[in-house]
Amino acid sequence: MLVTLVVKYFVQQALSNEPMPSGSEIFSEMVRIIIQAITIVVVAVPEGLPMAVTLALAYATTQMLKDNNLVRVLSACETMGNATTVCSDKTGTLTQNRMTVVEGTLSLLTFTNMDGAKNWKNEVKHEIARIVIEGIAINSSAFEDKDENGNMAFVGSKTESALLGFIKLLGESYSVIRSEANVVKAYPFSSAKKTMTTVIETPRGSEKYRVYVKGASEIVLRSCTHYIDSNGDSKKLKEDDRSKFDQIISKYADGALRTIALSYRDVSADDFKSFKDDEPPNYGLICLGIVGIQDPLRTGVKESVREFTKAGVTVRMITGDNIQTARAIAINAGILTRGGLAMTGPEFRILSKEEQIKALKSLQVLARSSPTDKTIVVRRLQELGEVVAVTGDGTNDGPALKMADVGFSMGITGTEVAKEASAIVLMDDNFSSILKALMWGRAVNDSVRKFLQFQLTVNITAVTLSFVSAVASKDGQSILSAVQLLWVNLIMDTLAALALATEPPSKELLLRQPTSRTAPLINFSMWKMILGQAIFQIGINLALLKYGGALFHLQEADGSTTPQNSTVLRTMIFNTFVFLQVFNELNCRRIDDTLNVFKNLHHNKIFILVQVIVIGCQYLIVQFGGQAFKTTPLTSQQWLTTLLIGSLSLPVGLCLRLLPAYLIPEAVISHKSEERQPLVDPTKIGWKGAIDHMAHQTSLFDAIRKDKHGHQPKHGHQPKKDSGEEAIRNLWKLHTSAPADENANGEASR
Ligand SMILES: Nc1ncnc2c1ncn2[C@@H]1O[C@H](COP(=O)(O)OP(=O)(O)OP(=O)(O)O)[C@@H](O)[C@H]1O
Ligand SMILES: [Ca+2]
Repeated sequence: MLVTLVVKYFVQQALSNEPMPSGSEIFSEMVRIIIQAITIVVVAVPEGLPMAVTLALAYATTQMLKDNNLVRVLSACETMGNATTVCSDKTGTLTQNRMTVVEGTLSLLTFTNMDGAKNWKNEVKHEIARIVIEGIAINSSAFEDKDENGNMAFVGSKTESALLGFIKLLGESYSVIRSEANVVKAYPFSSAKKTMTTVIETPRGSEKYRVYVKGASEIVLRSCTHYIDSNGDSKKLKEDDRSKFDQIISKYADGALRTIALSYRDVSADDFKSFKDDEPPNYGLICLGIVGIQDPLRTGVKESVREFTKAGVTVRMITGDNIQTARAIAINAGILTRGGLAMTGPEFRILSKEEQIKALKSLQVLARSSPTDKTIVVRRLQELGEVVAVTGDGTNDGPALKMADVGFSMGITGTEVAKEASAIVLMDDNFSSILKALMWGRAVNDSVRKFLQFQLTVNITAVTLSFVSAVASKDGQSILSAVQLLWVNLIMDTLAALALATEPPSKELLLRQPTSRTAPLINFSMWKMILGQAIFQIGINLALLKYGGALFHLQEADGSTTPQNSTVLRTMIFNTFVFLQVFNELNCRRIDDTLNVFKNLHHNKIFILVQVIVIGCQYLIVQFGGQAFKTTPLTSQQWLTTLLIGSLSLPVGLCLRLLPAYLIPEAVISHKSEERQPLVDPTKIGWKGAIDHMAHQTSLFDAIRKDKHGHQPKHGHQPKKDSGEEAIRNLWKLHTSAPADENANGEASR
């Protein structure tokens, strides 16, 4: 533009009949042209964008705090807006983490309430009752303490608190038992091993030491070789006894109870010496029984899961708990649906990468997962292009929370590790607050796009208009003066950012699908609005420039104008331009093609305030701007005229919204949908999932059969064998060989 204007100036001078202007005249003319060019550059550069992003984020984070979301990482809420999947742990996030023992089968005697448990204590051999109670009291790290209200409450692991509560109701004091015992070795509970082991000295016992093991029922049971029967006698654990225990576990787990197996073993001093420090001596154990612990769902979880589904976000449960327990709770929460896949961490872990990715598509529950499994799931999902939010409360969730795109931790019951690793802390521990974060995230993304749409329209219009009018006019003067352009720049950068980035979110945001990771920042309907509005605005301003004089009676009969009238016309065009922006800002409140741009306007006080300020300033500039702004006061009729022309922006916006996509060729604006393609078509998941599940089961069965008969699967027949089938074979080994090995060990130690 600079070059064009300079060339034009000299050509004009050369062609004119007047004498060449003096050097200083040329100089001041050049300065004017340069200033004009610089102003246009200032207008053209969208420097307001980073500010709009920061402002939107800052506004969102302060507002989110009111929704009990403490944002630790600012960018997290923007990321959350694109979240496509939420991986949640179960205990403490979906459930209340308020655990109570409600059922149990100890020494093969079943109880279904506390009275039943008391009866059991009275009926069973005294010695067995002692072992059970001592084991619970000693093999535990929870303790009783005063809570903030001064009431006695258990502190520490909730599972252990439930067990301590159980023996308390049986009339036992854990602290007395603990103080009398002499603990010689302790293997604390680990999320990876899912057991806890404590060894005590028993000077009066037949052997010198006793090992107590409690933990995930099927894992502890695998380490058991004996069990205590209803007479209180130790019996060898045969296959059919094992399946009896499996049935008990299944029964509790299907009722959404967490199952814990209690076991023990007496060992000699020699055996004790061979115990390693990092490997609990969990073999040859005697199973005392299984207890079922209830942990109710948090209120509102079910509704939130449903809302997430509506918003196109898949909720997956990745828990350390038993698969049946997890499945039962997932069904209650609406996470596990027909055809969805539920598998365990060990099963998942040994799959090849491709198979993991395949499984993930319909995976809804991953049970018995280790902290590493949680991270693998997150990584694989990310590899699939998903934006993953992870929620967790425990130390075992730390690595996954860190790896996630957005990590949520529980503010009240969460551990420090989880909070440190998370980007957002849920102050009220409420799963549904995550939904609010999703809503805010989407609002932030929308705000930035709204701002961008508005700003680009002004950019294109102002720059084109200045350039065309400057080149076309006799004296090389742009229709909008430099100072006017700077005011326009202020409206569109700072004030528009304030107005458009502070739009409070509405529930509607949760009714659409997430946008894909690769979606362009400016989508089809935004381009349509930007280009449409810009063409309209440029057209109307140029038309005013050309015909305005005649139209508003601002020129003489011969077509010439007085300097005063020409300033009036310029001021009117400037005013029209600003009002076009004011009304277009309303248009930009909606970046989808919905028609009502006024919806919820009254909710956004800042938007209204900004508009009032802009109109007020515009009034002052026009009426009193005078020399600086190169304006002149307008009559009320002229005001009304310019305002009406400005308001045309609204109907034009409406028409653009109604303009169907097929009328605009792909070459002009790409029609590419920005909606994320879901991993699986939800309409297909029902059948496909079920078929996959069957295929999985059959291959498992097949592998087991071959393994039992000592067959080596033929390599030529199954090219995929080494990844899939071998994995399954390994899995089988994992299930079968462990007890066999330990059997031998157990026998040896006896
Ligand atoms: N203190 C404990 N002692 C022994 N076993 C335990 C203890 N706490 C939990 N378990 C067993 O370990 C399993 C799960 O442990 P883990 O810590 O991995 O998951 P979680 O945090 O309880 O569940 P989630 O991952 O859903 O939050 C439980 O199902 C239970 O069987
Ligand atoms: Ca947890």
